[in-house]
Amino acid sequence: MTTRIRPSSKRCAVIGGSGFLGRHLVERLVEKGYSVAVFDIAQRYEVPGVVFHQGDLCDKQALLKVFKDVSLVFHCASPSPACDDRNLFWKVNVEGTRTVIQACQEARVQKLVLTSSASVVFEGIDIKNGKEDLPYAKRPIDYYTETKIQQEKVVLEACSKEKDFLTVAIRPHGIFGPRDPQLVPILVDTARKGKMKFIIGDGTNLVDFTYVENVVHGHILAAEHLKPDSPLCGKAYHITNDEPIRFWDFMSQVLVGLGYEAPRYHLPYTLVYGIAMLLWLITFLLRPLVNIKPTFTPMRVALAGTHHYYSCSRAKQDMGYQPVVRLQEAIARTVASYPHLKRGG
Ligand SMILES: NC(=O)C1=CN([C@@H]2O[C@H](COP(=O)(O)OP(=O)(O)OC[C@H]3O[C@@H](n4cnc5c(N)ncnc54)[C@H](OP(=O)(O)O)[C@@H]3O)[C@@H](O)[C@H]2O)C=CC1
Ligand SMILES: CC(C)=CCC[C@@H](C)[C@H]1CC[C@H]2C3=C(CC[C@]12C)[C@@]1(C)CCC(=O)C[C@@H]1CC3
Repeated sequence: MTTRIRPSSKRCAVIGGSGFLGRHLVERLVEKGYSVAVFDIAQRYEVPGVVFHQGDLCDKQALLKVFKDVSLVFHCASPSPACDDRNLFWKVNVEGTRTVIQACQEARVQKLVLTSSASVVFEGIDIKNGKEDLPYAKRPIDYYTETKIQQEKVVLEACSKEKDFLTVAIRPHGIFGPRDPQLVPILVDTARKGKMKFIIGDGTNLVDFTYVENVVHGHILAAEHLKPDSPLCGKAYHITNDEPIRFWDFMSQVLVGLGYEAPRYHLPYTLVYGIAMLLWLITFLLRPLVNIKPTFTPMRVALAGTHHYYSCSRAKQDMGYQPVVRLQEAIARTVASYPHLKRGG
């Protein structure tokens, strides 16, 4: 009989470790003394002591090689929401995540921490201080959200104390910070095209924007508190900055910080949402001929024009979560990290 010696609880793998969140997570884990392996479709940086494995998470054999001496896996890989490719989302987020679970179980990994999304409950209708017991969106607005729902279900259902395999899902919202390839770059690109003049709706809608270091902190706390007798097993946790802000105030602060004008003129929400739906339909019909990616998608308009902020009291209670960087400091650090996106820069 062969006895398998348990790998140290500080040996972990980060799937998606080359991405925005993944890289911040890797850097923090290294600072905290973890031994880290990165698994990603691309390698984009180097960190002393971190081993990179390039591969597709749909490939179980490739995962098994990485998981050999690992007790903890963070799964924060996903195709970008902007690609709007339904087949790719299903293949990676749903089928690929099933493969990750199988590989974890075969390699006797003990813990899996999934990066889910608070948007799994968002249908384009106001959410104020939403708790984790809200039902999943019955009519998700886009393919990305549809597959993030299935992904979270698959991971949470796999949690089994009998199999010595514990899972937890972290649901961040509106992650921002240095090196984010989405939020600030999209905003600046829109401003440079002269399209950031308008506020959708009355501009009072409150939203969570979460600094990346707080999201990382939530992931590591979850991993460290995930034990057979803890309440975290098989549960989802909102991780936010716990400081909801008006969507348009946040946008304006970032824009003004980078030297652009804040939006001023109001447009009715339903009108813009209707136009975004029409645009989406046209681009969908034209897709066999030409692949256009509109700036104004129904999901983006819904995010810009409704309330969507979430309670993280469950994370506070079960894992002692508190944001480590406050919102104003986070915005200042983020603005300072994009000198190349400054007006005239
Ligand atoms: N950013 C946000 O505001 C939010 C993000 N999330 C979730 O957080 C996670 C991380 O997001 P974020 O850091 O912003 O995203 P990124 O796109 O920056 O990072 C994801 C990484 O996963 C890689 N990847 C994609 N497909 C595969 C694959 N098949 N096999 C291996 N690696 C793959 C990507 O490579 P490539 O770039 O080449 O595709 C990328 O390096 C995602 O699960 C996302 O759904 C949740 C809520 C909010
Ligand atoms: C809170 C949250 C979940 C944010 C997610 C990040 C992105 C979805 C946003 C970052 C920049 C935003 C943005 C718009 C929509 C939402 C974002 C892409 C607009 C396209 C909304 C319509 C406009 O008037 C222009 C905006 C540019 C920036």
